[in-house]
Amino acid sequence: MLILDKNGERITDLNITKEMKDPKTVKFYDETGEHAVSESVTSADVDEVTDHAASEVPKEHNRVAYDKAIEDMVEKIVLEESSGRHFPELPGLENFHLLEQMGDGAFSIVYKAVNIKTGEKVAIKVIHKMLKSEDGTWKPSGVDPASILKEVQIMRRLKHPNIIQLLDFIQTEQHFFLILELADGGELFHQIVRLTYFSEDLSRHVIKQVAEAIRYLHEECGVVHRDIKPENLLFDRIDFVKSRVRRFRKGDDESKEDEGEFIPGVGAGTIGRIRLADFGLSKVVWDSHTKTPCGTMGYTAPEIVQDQTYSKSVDMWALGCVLYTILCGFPPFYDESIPALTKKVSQGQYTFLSPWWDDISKGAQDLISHLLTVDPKSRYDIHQFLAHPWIVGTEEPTFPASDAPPTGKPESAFEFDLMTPTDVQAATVRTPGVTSLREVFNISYAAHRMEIEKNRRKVIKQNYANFFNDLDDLDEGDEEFNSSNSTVIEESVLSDGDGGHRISTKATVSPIACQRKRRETSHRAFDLNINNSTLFTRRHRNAVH
Ligand SMILES: Nc1ncnc2c1ncn2[C@@H]1O[C@H](COP(=O)(O)OP(=O)(O)OP(=O)(O)O)[C@@H](O)[C@H]1O
Repeated sequence: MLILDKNGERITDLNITKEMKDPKTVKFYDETGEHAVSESVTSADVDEVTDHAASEVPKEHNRVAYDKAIEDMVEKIVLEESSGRHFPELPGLENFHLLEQMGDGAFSIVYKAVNIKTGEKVAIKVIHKMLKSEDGTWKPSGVDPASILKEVQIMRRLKHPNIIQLLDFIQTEQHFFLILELADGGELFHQIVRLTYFSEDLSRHVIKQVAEAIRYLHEECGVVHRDIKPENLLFDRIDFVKSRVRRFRKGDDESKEDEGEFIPGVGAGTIGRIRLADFGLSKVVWDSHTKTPCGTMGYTAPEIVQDQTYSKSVDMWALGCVLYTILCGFPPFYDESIPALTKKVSQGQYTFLSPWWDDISKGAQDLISHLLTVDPKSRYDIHQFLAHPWIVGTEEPTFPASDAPPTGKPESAFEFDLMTPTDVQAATVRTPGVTSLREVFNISYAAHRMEIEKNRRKVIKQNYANFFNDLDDLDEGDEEFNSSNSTVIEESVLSDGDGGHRISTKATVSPIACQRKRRETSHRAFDLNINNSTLFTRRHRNAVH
């Protein structure tokens, strides 16, 4: 049997990849190059091939057969996946067939698509340069081309298994197209909502991969991501394996979805490989070739060098927020009022709330406390994080950060009825509804970055009063923190008219943040509605002892 790649070259044992074993990616032919003979390839097949002279089969012939096979495959994918829906045919995307809309941002739509030349499935982020107004004329969409080109420039230098890779970039008169590797599972965010929380094994599996991506960015590329949150964590789907023994935590409800059996190195709950996406807010903090801080050639002030540490520490703080959230199902900082939420974030006011944290190990809680520590200088860096016993999986004792809240009490029995009204209220207030979980991350992120920036500027201002103005010029990536552009947070308290406790809050955010704001929220007030506190209500209804 002959196994050929798309160029008609023989595949040898050395270059067989997992993708090649997938019959959807590569087809295998008999010696004539005309008939597909095998659905998958094994080393035995390759051994058989080794003696075969590739020259026996004319290359051109193979190419034609290959193209025909790709055509058939694309046709099949399109039939199966686009289910009769038709998406616009966009000039510039002639090589792709759009299959499904996967997500959208303020100025962009992300589609799942198939490359009609190779049969490869990809994600395409379509960014509109122009938008059609009501009178039918085309107007600039408001997207800042420089910020798109910056995102592309950063993504081009990245190649890591836990980071979505940019495969191509196409620019036309009307659009920018980012052709990206596809993460077929979608956002981790939806899995938190579906499963309520993740087991410690699954949480470790997820967070370790996010941390590997951050280590690569911080240590090898000099890049800080600055927008790490569950909706920017995508994953490759794996098969679900039902749990042999269901384990419930205190506070669980019987309808809690089964996460399934955890398979070490593979995952659980359909969550396999994690991929970090969306580099729209990322920034290069040092040049990976010259190893010098960016934009600061000639300046050696320690404060400037420290700036890198501060920027990196923002990613570490976000890592802590994600770990907290996936372990218990609600975010560490939450309040219905944005100013109150901002205050909690800046003062690092969070708790390991009982009963939800009672069954979560002390190691996990200690690790989180080293990430959600207020002082960025004492916050764990990525190496400390990856070496922590909870991550490595050793039995070594762990200790909390100096400003850590008390850990959850493992010995406390879960008796919801015995909770005082204050306990219940505290729990309710910490469990945002599904839609607002996204907003809570966005707002607390903005609040944290502002706090870090404020402190950083304070230090610099003290030491270098004159130098400060020059610094503003150098800080081209930090537009959202310049005072004229800084985040304005205003709040209006509304009654929902039916006695419900509802607070609508309008958050006016900086141009960059605005640009990143999702379409669904850009035209309406920011709603945090405790009546939708799904996690709380679900757990309250049916506690399992
Ligand atoms: N490579 C991909 N594979 C699968 N889905 C993707 C991929 N890239 C993006 N998506 C989906 O599209 C959504 C929006 O993508 P992305 O965050 O890159 O766009 P954005 O315009 O920057 O959005 P935002 O305004 O939220 O920052 C993601 O949250 C995800 O659901």
